[in-house]
Amino acid sequence: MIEAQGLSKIFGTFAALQDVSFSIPRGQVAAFLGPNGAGKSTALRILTGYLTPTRGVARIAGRDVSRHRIEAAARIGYLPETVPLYPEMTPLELLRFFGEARGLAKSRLNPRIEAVVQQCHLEAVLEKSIYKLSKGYRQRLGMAQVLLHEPEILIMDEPTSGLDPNQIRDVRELIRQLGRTRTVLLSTHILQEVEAVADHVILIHEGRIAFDGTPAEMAGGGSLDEAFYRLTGSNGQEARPEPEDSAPGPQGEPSSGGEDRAAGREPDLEGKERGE
Ligand SMILES: Nc1ncnc2c1ncn2[C@@H]1O[C@H](COP(=O)(O)OP(=O)(O)OP(=O)(O)O)[C@@H](O)[C@H]1O
Repeated sequence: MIEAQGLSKIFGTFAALQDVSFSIPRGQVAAFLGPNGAGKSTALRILTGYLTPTRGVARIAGRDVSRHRIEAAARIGYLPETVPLYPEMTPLELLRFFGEARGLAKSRLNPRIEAVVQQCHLEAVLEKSIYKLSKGYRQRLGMAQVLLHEPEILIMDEPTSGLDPNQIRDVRELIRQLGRTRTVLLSTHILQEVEAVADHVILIHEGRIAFDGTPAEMAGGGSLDEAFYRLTGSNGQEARPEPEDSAPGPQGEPSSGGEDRAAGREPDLEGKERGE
């Protein structure tokens, strides 16, 4: 249902993704796992047609996303890391607005709004201005918005980022429910999230696939935590907290690829620290 074949994305001279291939069959909940800066969002943005790959092909239901973007968009509900909402609107107005923008017929729009409001438990805040909503409610509203047109594929970038433990629980439960009838791909760097929701895990590290299989296969009889460290932590300080007595970098802080880019320089491609 979702397929990446030899995907690479080069920003300037920096390779954010290198020869990434995987395939997610219909009806699976797959987690795209990796440390900060691994390339997860870049891959999701390519799969949803928001970025063009430098090389390779992203396919949704067998069709090349770059060439059939509108068709792919009709099948996908994409929730980016920062949920795009209009703060002055109420959730009801927003859902109506996006439903109309999606071209939902009037006769279908109201029942669909009712259904997603129920599914995402938004009843209590329907008439409140969005800027007054908690992060958890905003996240659920974002989900409701992407579910309006009943997409068969849901792609979510760190859907529980910044939520409190109760909100995380609610959103994970919602993801599990959605996964019963849809194909879901979500990105995360949280191992408990993988354990809680995923049938399939694709681990990405420094722009390459480091593991592709079930969470149990990845854990290999041990813990996911150990496996994650083994597969990504050998040279990445972001994959595990620094030991307390570790020496600081030359400027007293770890160097950062993000700073290089902010200063208009490209980070060392062979460098160890490409995170933000
Ligand atoms: N438009 C861009 N121009 C230059 N570099 C970019 C651009 N977008 C992403 N990158 C870099 O590509 C690398 C991968 O970024 P990406 O956002 O895909 O990582 P991620 O795995 O989603 O990270 P996180 O978990 O922190 O969100 C990072 O080093 C990032 O700084």
